[in-house]
Amino acid sequence: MRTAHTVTQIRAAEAALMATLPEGTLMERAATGLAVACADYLGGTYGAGILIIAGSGDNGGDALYAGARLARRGARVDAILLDPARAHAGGLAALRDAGGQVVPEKSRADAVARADLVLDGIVGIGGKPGLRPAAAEVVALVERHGVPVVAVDVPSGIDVDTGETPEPHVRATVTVTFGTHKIGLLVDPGATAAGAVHLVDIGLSPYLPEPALSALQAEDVAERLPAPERTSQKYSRGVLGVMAGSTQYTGAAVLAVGGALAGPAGMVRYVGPEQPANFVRARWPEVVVGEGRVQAWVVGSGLGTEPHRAEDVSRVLGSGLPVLVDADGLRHVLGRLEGQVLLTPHEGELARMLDVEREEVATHRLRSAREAARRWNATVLLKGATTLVVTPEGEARVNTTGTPWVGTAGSGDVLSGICGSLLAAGLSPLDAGSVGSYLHGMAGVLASRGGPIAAEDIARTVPEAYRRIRAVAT
Ligand SMILES: NC(=O)C1=CN([C@@H]2O[C@H](COP(=O)(O)OP(=O)(O)OC[C@H]3O[C@@H](n4cnc5c(N)ncnc54)[C@H](O)[C@@H]3O)[C@@H](O)[C@H]2O)[C@@H](O)CC1
Ligand SMILES: [K+]
Repeated sequence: MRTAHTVTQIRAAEAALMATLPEGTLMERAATGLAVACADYLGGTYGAGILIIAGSGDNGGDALYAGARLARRGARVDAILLDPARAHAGGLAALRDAGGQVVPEKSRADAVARADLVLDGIVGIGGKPGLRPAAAEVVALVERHGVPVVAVDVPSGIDVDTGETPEPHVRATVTVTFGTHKIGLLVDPGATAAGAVHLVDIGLSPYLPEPALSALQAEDVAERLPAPERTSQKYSRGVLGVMAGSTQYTGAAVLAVGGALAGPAGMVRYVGPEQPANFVRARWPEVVVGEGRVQAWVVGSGLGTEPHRAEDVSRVLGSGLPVLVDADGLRHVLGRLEGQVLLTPHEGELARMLDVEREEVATHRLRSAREAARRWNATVLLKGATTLVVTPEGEARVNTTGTPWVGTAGSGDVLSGICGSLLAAGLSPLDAGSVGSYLHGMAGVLASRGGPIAAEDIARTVPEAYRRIRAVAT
């Protein structure tokens, strides 16, 4: 499991760990890991031009100490000190001893122009979101010259505890983070600003409490993936009811059922109007059309807005069975819900539910998902490049698999089917949502291999993703 903690949790753990160690040990560990990661990125240090942007806190200290190591290994290291009088004294002395240079204010533009790599040591977990003008100016120069950036601990300027990114902020190629992941490195838009995240172990783990956010890894997914036993049959593996599609939107029915068939449940029933039912029958002969016993429901994709569909949604929600509500179905989710319910909105749908602008949800993803989970007393899966799954009790997971090619029409319909199948097979809404989005993202990557895909390709590739993940566990 990849886990992330809040700044308060990290500060407390660091204090406890530091009390057991000689002064400076943690910063030394951090700087060593950082220097190694930079050398890896550059493919060698000899002759490389490295520019440090150092703020006045320990984040700048990490960058300066790492710079000293890189200078000793043959790199040309320059440092821009944003507040020279308050720069980290130990780090600065080490850099100077190793032959590093402080860049005079008038030469900043030249220093940026000749850098192969920038180390962002402006602020770490002690920073406020956004950048002060002097920092923002240097960051703008770096962007103008297109120099790759390694962020120290976090990309400076992001909100570390939420992943929100009030401008300006650093956009990194790699973020080298210490001790544990920060929430803002896993949740968008912060996750996008962080680039590839590399975690350096500084010995913090034994002191860390329960994480504030986690991301399932292949082995965690493998543990949760249902698989039939020798004595299983279709009913014991779970039967999923899919209520999706309408005369207007027939494709949603076909795709949601396609996703459902790719999951672990033993059988799928389709309930809906004649026209989409005929398409479903023709495309998926294994599906039983019509009401009958099920263990879970998926309701919503392509239902349309006709008033009688509201009754369908409330009937399913009143069944006492686990229910996934998607897309148009979300319009009919009114009061507080009971039982095992998974709501799967995208940003626009969640904005409508919360009666706010879409932009508000896009910039405050975690907060919006938490708010909805509390308000409707249901687990909320907020779709996006980093999909979030949040329970009403506040447990939060983020999915990190996928490719931008997955953002294609009908992709959400397939996701609803996959997650519904996992619900029918007995997973909780939290597991069904997080395992389902992992599978969906991984299937998208496998199907795409860097090229465009259609939603059906995702459904078709889920069994391959399933096999590969199960192979991890054996
Ligand atoms: N505490 C520890 O045990 C360890 C801390 N480490 C490093 O220390 C960092 C935390 O250091 P600090 O607590 O000194 O804080 P930071 O270095 O993160 O930032 C605080 C400094 O930045 C300035 N600042 C705040 N917001 C700003 C903004 N928006 N724009 C420009 N400047 C701003 C403040 O005036 C203050 O001087 C971590 O992120 C990590 O890099 C590591 O060395 C590992 C060990
Ligand atoms: K930083």
